Amino acid sequence: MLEFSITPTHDPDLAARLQRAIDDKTKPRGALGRLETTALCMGLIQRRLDPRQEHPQALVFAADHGATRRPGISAFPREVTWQMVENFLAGGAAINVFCRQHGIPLAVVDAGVDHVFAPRPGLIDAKLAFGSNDYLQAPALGRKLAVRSLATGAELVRRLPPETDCLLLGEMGIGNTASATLLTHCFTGAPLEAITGRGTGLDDEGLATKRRLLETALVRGGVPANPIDVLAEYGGLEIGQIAGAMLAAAERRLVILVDGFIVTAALLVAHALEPAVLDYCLFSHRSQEPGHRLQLERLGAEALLELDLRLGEGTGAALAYPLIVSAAAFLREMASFSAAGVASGS
Ligand SMILES: Cc1cc2ncn([C@H]3O[C@H](COP(=O)(O)O)[C@@H](O)[C@H]3O)c2cc1C
Ligand SMILES: O=C(O)c1cccnc1
Repeated sequence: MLEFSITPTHDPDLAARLQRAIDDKTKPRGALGRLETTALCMGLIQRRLDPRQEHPQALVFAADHGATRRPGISAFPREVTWQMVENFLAGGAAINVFCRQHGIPLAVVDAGVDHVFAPRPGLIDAKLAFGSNDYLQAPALGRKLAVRSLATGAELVRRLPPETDCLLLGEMGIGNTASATLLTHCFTGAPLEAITGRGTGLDDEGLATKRRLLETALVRGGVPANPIDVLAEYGGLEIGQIAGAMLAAAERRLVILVDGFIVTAALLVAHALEPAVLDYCLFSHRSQEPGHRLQLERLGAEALLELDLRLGEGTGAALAYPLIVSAAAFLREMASFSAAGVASGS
């Protein structure tokens, strides 16, 4: 069931042709900076010299976390997860604003919120449970649910319209920076000290408590060797579904626009299962969560933006979206030196 056929985008001949096309545009070599590497990456993903970026889809996966039943994991109560889902559906959250601004269709996925929602347009019911278990007491998902979360996220992406060319991924789940911290520890070996952050805004004492709780969780669950077991111990249903969505997106050769700390934690799961998924990822921004820098370093990734965001929802991805549209557009539309009759430099 969990089989993904992801082809690495590695193609030295196409890469050389793309680089020549980029260098032949009427500008000094390299002058469009990171837009140039972004365009090259998009050309390799789409296997063409004139990449297009026209049909994005944003998916915000929401779920609750068992550990938020106890105090100390987040500055906000778990009810905020379902209340924010209602806010998304009413169009009032930051992600709604930025998606509207850039014409990005948005759907909200109930991956496992502890609430019963009335069915509505824009809400995808992929609920696998009413939240995860408390990883301080038991595996958060268990192996069966972990596998199901991956498969469910993948299935959602397989059903997207055929013209879809870019997937923007976001999340909502009170307590999910804690879960993402445990996953990041397991996949990178980084000490909790370096990667535990304030999430929605814990103060110094709150941060120390969160770190202590996560240390206790690690004493119980250890560091499993297998990526699915890591997800099973410490993951969330939204994180598992995002990881599955990424794997299916790479299989479909979509551009994956990665958001902040939690979405990158999901990528660590996907990457441990299928390293080639990374070829399909563009990194929108670097979040203020301290662990995000380390995640990006470990993946060898450079983010397009640094805006001190610490929100999630996919907001960084939506903000970076126009940049990747520009990257594809300059490669497609700019004149070459010879066509424009402009003298090229030495
Ligand atoms: C009103 C509100 C809106 C949000 N939108 C995203 N998050 C973000 O904060 C949560 C993670 O932080 P922590 O692990 O500290 O709970 C996630 O739901 C994330 O998407 C929000 C948080 C709040 C409070
Ligand atoms: O980096 C993120 O995505 C993030 C940080 C804090 C809270 N929610 C999300």
